Amino acid sequence: MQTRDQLRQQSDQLQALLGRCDLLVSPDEMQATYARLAEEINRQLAGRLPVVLAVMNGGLVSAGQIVPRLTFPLELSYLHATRYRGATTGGALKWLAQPDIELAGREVLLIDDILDEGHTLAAVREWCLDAGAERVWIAVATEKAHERKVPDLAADFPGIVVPDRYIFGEGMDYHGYFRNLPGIHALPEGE
Ligand SMILES: O=P(O)(O)OC[C@H]1O[C@H](OP(=O)(O)OP(=O)(O)O)[C@H](O)[C@@H]1O
Ligand SMILES: Nc1nc2[nH]cnc2c(=O)[nH]1
Repeated sequence: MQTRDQLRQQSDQLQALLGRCDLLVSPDEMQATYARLAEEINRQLAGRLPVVLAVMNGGLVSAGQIVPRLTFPLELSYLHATRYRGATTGGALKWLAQPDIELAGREVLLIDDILDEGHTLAAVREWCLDAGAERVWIAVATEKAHERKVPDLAADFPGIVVPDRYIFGEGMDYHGYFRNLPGIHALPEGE
């Protein structure tokens, strides 16, 4: 257990680190991105009574920004799945919480913070289809610019393109912290 002094020191160190980080996307640009995504989703999914699922943890913030801008009836819940990143387990999903809504016959909209290599969303989409979902749509707040994406996975509602760096803010973490930051940040290059 960390003492109160250790927690304060850690908080100060994180604050100092943040002062040296690069702001890649401003809070205003992110708000504009959420508004654009919601507009596109409203146009496409109105009248289909979709099940909207936030992909925890990161998707919590993007879903919290997008869902209140949706103007049609929908059901809202979440799932919590993360990728085993060890070499032996490949892209398999580790489930921490499965959706509590029956997906059979439903259109499902997954909302996440980032499409990086796409393994997480590809596996979650597969799981939803196996559970009987009629169709799975994907909305992401950000998408990383690189050529390492899994084949056959593209966001139906793509967010803002970010450079191929480790980023945080808007739901994304740096060692568990900074998910609450508005805007997209990155460590100084080379750190
Ligand atoms: O496209 P990929 O390369 O699969 O990476 C993207 C995924 O990684 C992060 O989740 P993570 O499993 O790290 O958990 P978190 O949401 O709790 O941060 C993020 O929220 C995406 O779900
Ligand atoms: N926080 C964070 N999580 C990720 N998951 C996949 N890519 C990233 C990234 O750049 N930052």
